[in-house]
Amino acid sequence: MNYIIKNGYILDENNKEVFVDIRVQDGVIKEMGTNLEVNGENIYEANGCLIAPGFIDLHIHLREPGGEHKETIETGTMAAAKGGYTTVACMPNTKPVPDTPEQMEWLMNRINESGHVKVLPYASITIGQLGEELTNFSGLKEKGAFAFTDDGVGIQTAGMMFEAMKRAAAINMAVVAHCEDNSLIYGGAVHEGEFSKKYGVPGIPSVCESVHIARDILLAEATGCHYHVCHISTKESVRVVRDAKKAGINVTAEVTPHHLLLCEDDIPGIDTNYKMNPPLRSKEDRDALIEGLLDGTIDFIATDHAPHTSEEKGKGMEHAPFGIVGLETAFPLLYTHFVEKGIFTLKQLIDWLTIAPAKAFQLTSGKLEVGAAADITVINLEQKEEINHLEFKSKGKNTPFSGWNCKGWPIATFVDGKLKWNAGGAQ
Ligand SMILES: NC(=O)N[C@@H](CC(=O)O)C(=O)O
Ligand SMILES: [Zn+2]
Ligand SMILES: [Zn+2]
Repeated sequence: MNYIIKNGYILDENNKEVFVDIRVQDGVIKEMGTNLEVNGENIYEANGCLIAPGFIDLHIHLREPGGEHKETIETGTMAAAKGGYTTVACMPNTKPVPDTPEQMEWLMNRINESGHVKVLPYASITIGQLGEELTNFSGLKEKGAFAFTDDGVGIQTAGMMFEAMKRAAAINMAVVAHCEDNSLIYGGAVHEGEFSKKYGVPGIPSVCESVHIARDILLAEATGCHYHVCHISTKESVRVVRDAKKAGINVTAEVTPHHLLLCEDDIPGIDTNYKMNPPLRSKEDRDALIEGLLDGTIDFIATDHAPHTSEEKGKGMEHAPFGIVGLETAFPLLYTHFVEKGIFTLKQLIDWLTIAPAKAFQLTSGKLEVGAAADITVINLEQKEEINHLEFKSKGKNTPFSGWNCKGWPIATFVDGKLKWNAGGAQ
């Protein structure tokens, strides 16, 4: 089906509104201009809303195979479409892990069968994410692996990471790292700081993350590998990434909406919707993340959408799994708390959700231009709504943001020119 998206505006390089119609034909953007003539296309009436490139989230958990009670490719990508995302990259901490070309082929087939948006699957760095034996990198790449990561656990030895980076660099693939040194976790469930002291919950110190990043940056320098830091959370981590970039090392980093929005002071008490890995850290850490994003040390925003059932999350602060969902709340939360307050411009926020992740990983998506795939998100910046976890398309309802009032909601999402989410209204 072909569309003309009418009466919406895009943002130009200077954060200025430019009203354009967009002609979408055979999955690509065919024409952009004013008052486009309708030649039998369906009209999508954008009613003065913002038209942005489809969002890209390079860190989500879809749980399939093996965790279908938490999420499936179908439900997770529906949540993505609702949140304005047209491309997501799914983590390999599933059962089984995509650690062989056969498993990757199976996963690709499932994605093609049931994904509502584009899904880029990560392959694991080590067999079973056990940290003992490297996977077949070139075989996995051949079957469609997007990059390599053992997200959920850190790579414990420098030797394993060194070998992984050498192999990845040789085939021009990235190593994407969950940075956590097991000898520094101390059974922690939250950040080691004010909250852990007050409530007597075991804490994870900042060095648990930052020592891995420092180590890996030196390994990236030695191998030339593209090294990407997942969910960066501490001020020391930001500093070492900043220094590495200055030194010309090929490192990129992502930050989650929750680490930008919350710190340990915001945890209201024993509530597992505030338990995630890495944990919410101190206010100074949070400020350093915002500064790092603004000065380019941190490249883009990724949600780390990590669905769990309420039963699992009901096991108490020490035993509940780490993680919160994020796909359906990222844009309204960031728009309301950073753009409306003048901390980020709208252009910056959109870029960190689109062109910036695309650039970091050499994807062709992330921009609106003639000839590009018609991955498009329409956003009503005036719409005000309370976040209600019960309305999520995701199976995961685990969020600390339920009840928050937000402005700026994605209302339609086109993937390759197909309308995959439509909040209703004129069309
Ligand atoms: N972030 C989390 O708290 N949890 C993730 C794992 C991960 O991203 O490390 C999960 O798989 O649940
Ligand atoms: Zn992780
Ligand atoms: Zn993750």
